[in-house]
Amino acid sequence: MDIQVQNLHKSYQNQHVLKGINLSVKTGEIVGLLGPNGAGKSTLMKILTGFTTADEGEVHVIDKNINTDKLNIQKQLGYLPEQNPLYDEMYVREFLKFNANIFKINNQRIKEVIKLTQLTPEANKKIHQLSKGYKQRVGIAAALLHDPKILILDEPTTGLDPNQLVEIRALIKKISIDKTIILSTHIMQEVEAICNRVVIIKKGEIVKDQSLTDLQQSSNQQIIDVEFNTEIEISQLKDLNHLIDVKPQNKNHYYLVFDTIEDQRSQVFDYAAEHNLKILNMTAINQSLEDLFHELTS
Ligand SMILES: Nc1ncnc2c1ncn2[C@@H]1O[C@H](COP(=O)(O)OP(=O)(O)OP(=O)(O)O)[C@@H](O)[C@H]1O
Repeated sequence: MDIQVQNLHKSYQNQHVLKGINLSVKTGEIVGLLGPNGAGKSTLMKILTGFTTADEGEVHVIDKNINTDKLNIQKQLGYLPEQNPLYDEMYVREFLKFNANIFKINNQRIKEVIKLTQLTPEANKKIHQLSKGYKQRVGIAAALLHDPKILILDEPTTGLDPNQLVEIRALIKKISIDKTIILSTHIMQEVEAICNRVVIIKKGEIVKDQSLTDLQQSSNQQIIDVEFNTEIEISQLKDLNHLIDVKPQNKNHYYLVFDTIEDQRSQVFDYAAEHNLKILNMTAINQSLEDLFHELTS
């Protein structure tokens, strides 16, 4: 296990920000930490990276305790904080060299990282001359210099235009091949584009922790809200394709839940005709990952 968090609590003054977080991240996982503003994502990331301490609970990164082995952990961990801390007056290459000195990294590695993050055309510019997307690349490059096993990226795409967003997502995907990554975001599409696991955090608590595939399967549902002219036997509905649940609302009124987002109304219509039922009302409701996120966090 690369990251193991047990019963983590953190308060700022009298605000209880993290309320008993438990999280285990395996090698190679790309975890999307998703939550609305103020949910506690950055605080959790700062604790994982040793930039702040928890009040209660345990954090182990690559089997080392963050409280007693912070420096060794930081050698294997790259961190892009939410406020990407760049020195505007430095040249890109100069800034990366400055960071490389901390870990005694040679020039060859700096060149490799500049190439990997596609910074070559901008490497001789001052940081303040760069676009937001390129500044983000510099932050990611700095986090990658010492070739860490784990990357913690706090909102790496916030504030980027749609093209930069696509480029940074592609870059994260590319560097994720041999890394364990936790990235935070407010955007479900971001998680769908990059991650293989979703952890949703709300008011300092984890309200969902699932693989992306499982979550997509469970959320890609269609609910047919149907009212017949008479009460029916629920067992009669068993032949409907893709039907996974029936939720009676009242006597003649049912929610039929299908594990697909293909429109199922014609199937229900045919079923009604075959069984001499009349449909008084029918509406299809699709549930997406986005809906699920709203449901869980609002
Ligand atoms: N240093 C601090 N001192 C006091 N309160 C803080 C501090 N850092 C964070 N908080 C508060 O803790 C709560 C959680 O903040 P945090 O930045 O962890 O949330 P977040 O999920 O990352 O939010 P966002 O998506 O807006 O960045 C917020 O209410 C915030 O105001």
